[in-house]
Amino acid sequence: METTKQGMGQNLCVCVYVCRYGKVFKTHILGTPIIVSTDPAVNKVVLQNHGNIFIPAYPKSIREIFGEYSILRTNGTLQKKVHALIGGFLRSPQFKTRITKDIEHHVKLTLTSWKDLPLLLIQEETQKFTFKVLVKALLSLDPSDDLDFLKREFDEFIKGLICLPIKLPGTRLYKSLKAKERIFKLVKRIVEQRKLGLEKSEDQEHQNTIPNDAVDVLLRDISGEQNDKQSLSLDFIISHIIELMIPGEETVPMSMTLAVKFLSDCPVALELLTVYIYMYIYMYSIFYPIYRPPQDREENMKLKRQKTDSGDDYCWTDYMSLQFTQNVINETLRVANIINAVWRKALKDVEIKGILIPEGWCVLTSFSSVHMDEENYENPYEFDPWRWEKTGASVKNNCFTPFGGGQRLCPGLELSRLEISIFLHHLVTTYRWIAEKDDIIYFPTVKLKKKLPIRVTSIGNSS
Ligand code: HEM
Repeated sequence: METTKQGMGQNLCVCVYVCRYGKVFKTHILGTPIIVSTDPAVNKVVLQNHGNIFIPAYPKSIREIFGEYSILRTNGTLQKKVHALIGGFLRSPQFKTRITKDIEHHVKLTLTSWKDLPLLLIQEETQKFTFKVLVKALLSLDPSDDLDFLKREFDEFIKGLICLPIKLPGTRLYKSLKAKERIFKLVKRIVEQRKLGLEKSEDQEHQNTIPNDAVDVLLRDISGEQNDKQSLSLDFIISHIIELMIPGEETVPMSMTLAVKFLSDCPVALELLTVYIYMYIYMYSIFYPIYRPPQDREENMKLKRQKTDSGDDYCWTDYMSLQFTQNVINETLRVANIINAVWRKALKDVEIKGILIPEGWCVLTSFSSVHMDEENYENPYEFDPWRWEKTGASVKNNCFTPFGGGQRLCPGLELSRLEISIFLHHLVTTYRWIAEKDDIIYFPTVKLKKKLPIRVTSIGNSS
């Protein structure tokens, strides 16, 4: 019997170690009957039947914080509608073109600020700039006192997401809910101003232009669909914007941090992302066409050289075309399992592959067990970006679900991948680094014990 190395726990820090000898098994956590599924086929049915047979289930502290209006508690047609609105916006090429500039700006500023630092903590550094990108995408908030205030309050708010559900002054949950009230006021002010602006706008063409941010997308829905019964209220929009910050805030910087860690621990992969270009240029000039190493190996330096020589700006498709970098991102998401499992509750009895899931039972669809199963991946604990050269990654692959699946497939999927690609490209083409030894903690959320301290040295041709 082998167990996965990653704890997958919930409800008051109880860790469940998922045994590989049972693909689906029943257990109880603090009295809650739970079916743990490590079977990709069962997971797929559970994810795809969300809303009809299964609804998301969350511990009490998360439910308290989300309150009555919540994207995570929203089900049925309203969830579908909001998911489609936000997902469609975040996936649109127009949005990606615009946000690429913002991401580049923040990444370059951050990298420049590292130049004279003796030591820096990757986890903290990435968290700072990804939050700025996120609030820009959601409510067009640029660096300002409001942004600083929002960041401070948000940090307090998020601390209470997984905690003891005790709401007394001084407790973590209480402080978190108070912080949420202050965030609500700030976001309300911004949303109301924007609504006024939209109403005053005499430019009827406005409705046909591309929305600037998520607030714009949701406000247009109000003004465009007055008679729609599913029309969104202002309070819903404000809460929704706050809740959109939650899934994006930790996941993206943690993926970046872990990519840096895995690359530091796997120098060959790092070399292939970058320095082969020097060898390539040298060999190319002497032996071409006898020697020609694979194009993808030198991709980041090559792209940077192309851009420097032509003077052209990067566009989002440039970053997404970095194939080896995409493989590094896939492998990071597979090994790291930032969201290691999702929870669903059965609305009625349902049988999947001969297994009865009784009404009211929770199902824990374990992504990390699927990602770490040697039936699905050879040497699953090894960081091996090359494995993706053979298989490729697609949302249709049941054995690779870092962004979930079905009706609740992460709408931030493409934005996240783009942001990580931009960060990795500029990092590996600007600096070499040495990372201190650090350990990954998997519970209750994925983190680095020491926040991954690194020392950087400039490659010499940084932009
Ligand atoms: C590497 C980064 C990310 C990972 C690994 C990730 C993972 C996930 C997963 C697994 C789910 C499904 C949850 C479920 O089925 O209950 C999800 C949902 C969601 N994610 Fe992400 N996410 C990431 C980044 C983002 C970003 C940047 C945003 C926002 C801009 C975002 C917004 C959302 C939202 C709104 C949902 C809920 C969708 C719904 O229930 O309709 N995520 N994410």
